[in-house]
Amino acid sequence: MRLVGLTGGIASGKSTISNLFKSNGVPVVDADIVARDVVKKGSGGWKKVVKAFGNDILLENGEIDRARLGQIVFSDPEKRQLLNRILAPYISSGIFWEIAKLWFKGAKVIVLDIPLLFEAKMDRWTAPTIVVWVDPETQINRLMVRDTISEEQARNRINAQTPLEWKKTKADIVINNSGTVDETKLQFEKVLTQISRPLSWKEFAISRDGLLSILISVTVGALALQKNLSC
Ligand SMILES: CC(C)(COP(=O)(O)OP(=O)(O)OC[C@H]1O[C@@H](n2cnc3c(N)ncnc32)[C@H](O)[C@@H]1O)[C@@H](O)C(=O)NCCC(=O)NCCS
Ligand SMILES: Nc1ncnc2c1ncn2[C@@H]1O[C@H](COP(=O)(O)OP(=O)(O)OP(=O)(O)O)[C@@H](O)[C@H]1O
Repeated sequence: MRLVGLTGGIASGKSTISNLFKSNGVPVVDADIVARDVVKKGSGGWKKVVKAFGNDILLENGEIDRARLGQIVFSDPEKRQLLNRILAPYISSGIFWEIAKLWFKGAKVIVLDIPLLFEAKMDRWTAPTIVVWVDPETQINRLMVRDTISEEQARNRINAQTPLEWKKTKADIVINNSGTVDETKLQFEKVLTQISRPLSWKEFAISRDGLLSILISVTVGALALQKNLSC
């Protein structure tokens, strides 16, 4: 099994690339979706977040007001660290179970779309790691338009993240998403070819089919040995 890392900055285009992977049949684990699931009303994550941030961050229906919590944590590093500390174990185990489900289905290549891939040191498990890069001006503009937020709010969110330039230096593959969607798609096609190459022996060994092959070989070998010894 090959775990491909996909990361970048806020609004750099990770979802755009992960949608391209999905439409080409490559399964994607989306950490933002996992992060939403683990704070659903009544869950363990929800209880801890409400305990730490108070009832003010709740909507009338009891769900977390994400816009409100976002305003708090993206303008205060200590509160952001607190939220990260609370949610990190829930998000990691959520990601693990998503990978496990895909492994059982026999997936050979899985893309992990994780905004905090490097920060959480999950890049240890991914090869190659793709960084979706965008130039700073385009990033601010796209973020303001998509989330209908002010320039100041957009800057707060971007400054709350590890610099995209640093992430770029850690990448095996960089997709420059500053141009048109068609220009990005051209780069994506090359990346798709690269990640779809045959699995190495190591990657095959940790896939479901690889593990089954090993188990069958060992069982057949043991039976053959037993038969020879008993003759
Ligand atoms: C603060 C929250 C409530 C804001 O919710 P909102 O719906 O507005 O944004 P959403 O979850 O869609 O995230 C949008 C983007 O913000 C960035 N982002 C989210 N959390 C963080 C964080 N803790 N640090 C830096 N950037 C972050 C990512 O680029 C992400 O793709 C939410 O992002 C959250 O719960 N964050 C903490 C969980 C987390 O670490 N998520 C990232 C998964 S690795
Ligand atoms: N090449 C492009 N040209 C024009 N618009 C784009 C391009 N790529 C992405 N966008 C737009 O920019 C915005 C951000 O892209 P996207 O949602 O894919 O980023 P993201 O990295 O997943 O964001 P987040 O970190 O918030 O989850 C979206 O509104 C998307 O439609």
